[in-house]
Amino acid sequence: MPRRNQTTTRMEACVTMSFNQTTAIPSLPRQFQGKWNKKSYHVLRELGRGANGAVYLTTEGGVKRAVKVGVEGIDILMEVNVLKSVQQGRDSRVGPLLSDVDDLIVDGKACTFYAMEYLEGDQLDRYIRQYGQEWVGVMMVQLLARLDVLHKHGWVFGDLKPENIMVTQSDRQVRLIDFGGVTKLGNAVRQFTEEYDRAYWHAGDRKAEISYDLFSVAVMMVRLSVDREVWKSSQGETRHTVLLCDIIRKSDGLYPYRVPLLKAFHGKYASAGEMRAEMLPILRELTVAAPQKQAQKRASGAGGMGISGLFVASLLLLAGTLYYAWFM
Ligand SMILES: Nc1ncnc2c1ncn2[C@@H]1O[C@H](COP(=O)(O)OP(=O)(O)OP(=O)(O)O)[C@@H](O)[C@H]1O
Repeated sequence: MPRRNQTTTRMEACVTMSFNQTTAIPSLPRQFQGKWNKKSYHVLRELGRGANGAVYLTTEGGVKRAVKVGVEGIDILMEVNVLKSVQQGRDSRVGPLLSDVDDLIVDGKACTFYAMEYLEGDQLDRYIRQYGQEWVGVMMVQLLARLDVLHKHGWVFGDLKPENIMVTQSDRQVRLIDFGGVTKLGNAVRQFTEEYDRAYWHAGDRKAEISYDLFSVAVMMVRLSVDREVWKSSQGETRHTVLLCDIIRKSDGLYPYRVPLLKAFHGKYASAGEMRAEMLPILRELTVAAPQKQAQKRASGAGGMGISGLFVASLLLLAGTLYYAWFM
C-alpha cells in the first residue's frame, strides 16, 4: 500500500507510523565496513532522512559515495532492484549509479544499505531559483527522457517532486533520486506528495500509470514557473486543475506549453516520449528561434554593429548549451 508524510505520503502508513519509522532509522557510525563485500566507508555527514531510510555522504576508497540505509531491508532492496534495472540500458543517467549493496550491524541491529554515485549539484527547485525560470522547460524535457526509460522498464516513479530531482553541477543534467516511491506499472502508487498527486487534484486515481507521472510533471512545471504567491492561489479548499489552467493562461512562460500541459492533466499521453516530442519544438522556438530572430533584427537595425554582434554571439552560445542540455 502507498505511503505519505508531510511531504511524501507512504500509503500504508498514517502520519504517526511514518514518524515512528523515521526515528527507527539507524544513525551510521563514523566508520563502517559492509558485512559481505567488506568495503569500508568513512561517513562525512547525513544528507537527509525520510520514509524509507537515511542518506549519508561518505567516502569509499577516496571516492565520494551517497549511502542509503534503512531498517526495512525489503524497501532498500526494492530501490536497488529499480536502480539496477534502469542502469542496464543505453541511457544510464536515470538515477545515481549503484556501487555496492550490503548489510551492516548498527547498535546490534542488522541493516541493509546501498552505496551509489554521489551527485554533486542542486535540487531542481533550488536550481531554478538560482538560474531562472527559463530553465524550467529544458529541465522538464530532460526529465521526460529519464521517465521514458524508467517507464519502459515497467516502473512508475510515483513521488515526483522537485526535491527528488537533482541537476548535476558539471553538466546540468537532470537525475532522479529517492526511488522509494517507484511502483510496478498497474499497482497502487506506493508514495506520493499531495501537491503533485493526481488524486489530490481530483484528476484521477493513484494507479501506477505512465499518465500518473506525467500529471506530476505538468503540475511541477507550473509550480516551478510561477512565484510562490501565484502558486499559493491554486491551493484552495478543493484542488482542481481548472486552478492550474488559470495560472497557465496568465503566465508568459507557461502559455506556450498550454497544449502539452493540458494533455498531461487529462491523461492524453501514452508515453513520456510523446509528451517530450510535443514540448521540444515549443522549447526550441522559445529558447533558440525567437531570440535569434530578435537578435538578427537588432543586428540589422540602427544599433552599433559591434554590440549587436556580441549579442548574437552570446545568444548562439546559449542556444548551443541548450541543445546540449536537451539531447543528453
Ligand atoms: N545520490 C545522491 N547524491 C547526492 N545527494 C543525494 C543522493 N541521494 C540522496 N541525496 C540527498 O539526500 C536527501 C535524502 O535522500 P532521499 O530523498 O533518497 O531519502 P529520504 O529523504 O529518506 O526519502 P523520502 O523523501 O522518501 O522520505 C535528498 O534530499 C538529497 O539531497
